[in-house]
Formats: sequence, structure tokens, C-alpha cells
Amino acid sequence: MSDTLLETRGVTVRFGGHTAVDDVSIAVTAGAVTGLIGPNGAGKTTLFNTVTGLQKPTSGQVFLDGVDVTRAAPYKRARRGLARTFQRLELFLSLSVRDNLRVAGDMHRTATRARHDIDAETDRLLELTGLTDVADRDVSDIPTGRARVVEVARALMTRPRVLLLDEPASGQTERETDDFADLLCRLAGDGLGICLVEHDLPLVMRVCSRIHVLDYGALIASGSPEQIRNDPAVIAAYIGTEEVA
Ligand SMILES: Nc1ncnc2c1ncn2[C@@H]1O[C@H](COP(=O)(O)OP(=O)(O)OP(=O)(O)O)[C@@H](O)[C@H]1O
Repeated sequence: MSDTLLETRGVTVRFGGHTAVDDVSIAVTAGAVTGLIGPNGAGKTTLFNTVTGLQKPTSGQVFLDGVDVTRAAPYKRARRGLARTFQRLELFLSLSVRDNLRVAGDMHRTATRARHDIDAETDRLLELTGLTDVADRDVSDIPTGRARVVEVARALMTRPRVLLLDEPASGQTERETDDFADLLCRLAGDGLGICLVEHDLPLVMRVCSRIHVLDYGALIASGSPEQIRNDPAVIAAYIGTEEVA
């Protein structure tokens, strides 16, 4: 039995004459962190938007747990266990960290009629993500690096099976990124399928078991960190931008 939770098959997205995503097939598996990397403008966020239903593909399909969700609304995909964070933080800045989580829990419970205790779940996730010390502070008062973790914790309140993270380490200190890497590994260890878009290549190389590389919209490589690090096409794509870690 396959442990693939999320799959794109031949996804293409065109904006007018510009092909932002070009016939891309990738897979995200349960219990692992899968990387999605590529230079600026490679099409990573557009692919995320297509997977979550914010962007309609020109062609190709998206499967969640083997079910074709290409035409499903974003909220229906969320109910099937898909959650994401955004490159530009999308939090309630004037609410406390705790209340940001509670709001997500309330909405999820209303949408799914789940019966779990939201306060207990909030406390559990604050603890798991290392946010207990800032739980009662407004999000606007905490450093960006920790606010990124709040976004992850909030996404976890919907009890996802697949979590898409769009540049979650941006704005984090080295220490925060170290802790964040540990958190990702723990979440994957509990069975979550994580897809990580990130420019911090050392982080990607450290936590991902498999990495997909986009360049100018096309998939130029898929493989283990070791294979990706030594792939001539990947090295060529990064020359002049960043070094492959
Ligand atoms: N709504 C849109 N309309 C037109 N072009 C777009 C739109 N969204 C993205 N693009 C273009 O599609 C290409 C892919 O953009 P995208 O944001 O997906 O790349 P990315 O890999 O996420 O980049 P970054 O690492 O800088 O976030 C870029 O050339 C971008 O300018």
C-alpha cells in the first residue's frame, strides 16, 4: 500500500503567455518531510496555491489520499486533511497566540462537528510547538520567527494529515530554526505528511527525506538530499543565486 497522501500529476499553470508551473508531478508521503525548492519565481507558491485550490490549474490533476480534488473548493480540501501556512504571515495580530489557535479550533469544530476539547488541544499544541511562554502575548508583540511557529500551530488545530509550509523559517534566528527543524521531525515522526517550501537550504537538507526541485516552472530533479546536492541541473539552476547546501 502506498503512503502517498498528496500527489500532483502533470500540473500546468499559465498566466497569459507565461507558464508558471510546467507539467509538474510530485508526491508528498505520510510520516516524512518532502522539500520543494527552487530559485525565486520557480513556481513553488503557485504549485501550493494549486494544491490548496486557490489557483485553478490550466491542466493536470491534484490527488489527496488517492481522490481527485482538482475541482474541489479549498474548504473541502481542508476537510480532507490539507492545511497550509503562508509566506506572508496570515495571523490575527491583535489576538493572543492562544486565541489565534482557539479561533482555528472553533472554526474547525464548527465545520467538521468534531467533539474534541479545544482548550485541551490548544494547550497540547502550545506545548508541542514550544509556544507556552508566549501563549498570552499578542502576536504583534512576539518576534517574527516565533509568529511563524504560531502559524504552524494554528494549522495543526485543524488536525491535518498533510501540511504545506511556505517559507516557515524566514525571519527566524539560527536557534529558532534549530528548534523548528526538531519540531518538523517530531511532527513527521507522528505520521504527518509535510511539504516544505524553503530558501534555507541547510534546513531543507537536514529535515527532508525527499526533495523536488523546480526551475522556471519545470521539475528538474527529485531525490534524496544527497542526490539533489550532487545533481548537475540543480547546481546549474542555483549558480548565481544561492549555493546548494
Ligand atoms: N497571479 C499571477 N499572475 C501572473 N504571474 C504570476 C502570478 N503569480 C505568480 N506569477 C508568476 O509566476 C512565476 C512563479 O511565481 P511563484 O510565486 O509561484 O514562484 P516561487 O517559486 O514561489 O517564488 P519565490 O521563491 O520568490 O516565492 C513568477 O514568474 C511569478 O511572477
